[in-house]
Amino acid sequence: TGCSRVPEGSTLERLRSAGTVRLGIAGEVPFGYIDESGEFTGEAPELAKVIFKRLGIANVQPVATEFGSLIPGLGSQQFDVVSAGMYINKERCGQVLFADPEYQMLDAFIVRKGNPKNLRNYEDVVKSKAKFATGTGYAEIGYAVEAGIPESDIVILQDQVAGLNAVESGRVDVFAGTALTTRTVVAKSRKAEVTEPFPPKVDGKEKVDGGGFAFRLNDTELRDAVNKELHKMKKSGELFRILRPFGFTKDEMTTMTAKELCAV
Ligand SMILES: CC1=N[C@H](C(=O)O)[C@@H](O)CN1
Repeated sequence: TGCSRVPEGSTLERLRSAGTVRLGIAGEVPFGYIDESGEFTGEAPELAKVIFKRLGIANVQPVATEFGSLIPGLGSQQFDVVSAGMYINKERCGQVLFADPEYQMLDAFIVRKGNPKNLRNYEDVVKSKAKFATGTGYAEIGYAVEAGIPESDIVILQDQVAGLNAVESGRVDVFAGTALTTRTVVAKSRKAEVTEPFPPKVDGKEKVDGGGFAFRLNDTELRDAVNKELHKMKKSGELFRILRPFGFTKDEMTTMTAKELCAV
């Protein structure tokens, strides 16, 4: 018919015969990034390297994009898996299929040294009318809106590095992200600090987030295969051994499931 042919077989079969899986990452240390030596790493890529090898796919290939383009990029076949530690939530579960979470996490704010506006959670931002920023496509946009920050007042930045710069320069008062991302990026800053981690509120209730790999909605076979390997690694302690060098603590390991997290 002249139409380009859809490759036959499941995604898992296709990846096995290609020997390569493409991973979508967002340049977020320590979740998924290219390091100073050009090496593709991060908690999710390192975990993916082990899991996909066990599934018979020897090579992983990074595809870097903005966090907000991960779900669209997955949908448009730019990569096969989102490998960025993406938080699992109700809205996203309508768009992608998540593996069970590999970690759990609270949020934190980047603020100027001394936290001059005393911002410790989203409610404080509302009360003080502080200038609030977060990253493109971040779940934190939803948390801010739920707390009462008008969406049109939210400054959307490319990533955590832009966030740190904006706080340091005084362009914004606060940048919200995962507790791990914010403490990692602030580590080298003399002008900014990070707040105590806190749980965001969803429908008025505190939520502990969990993040994991995301697949296209019809890639159930692939997702199930990844889950099976992940569960073995949780049980044996191998998962924590892979994540620990990236700054994860034992408390950030989780028994939550994607199913539970998709409900909120
Ligand atoms: C790992 C990560 N999680 C959050 C999210 O899933 O929206 C954002 O903070 C961006 N980075």
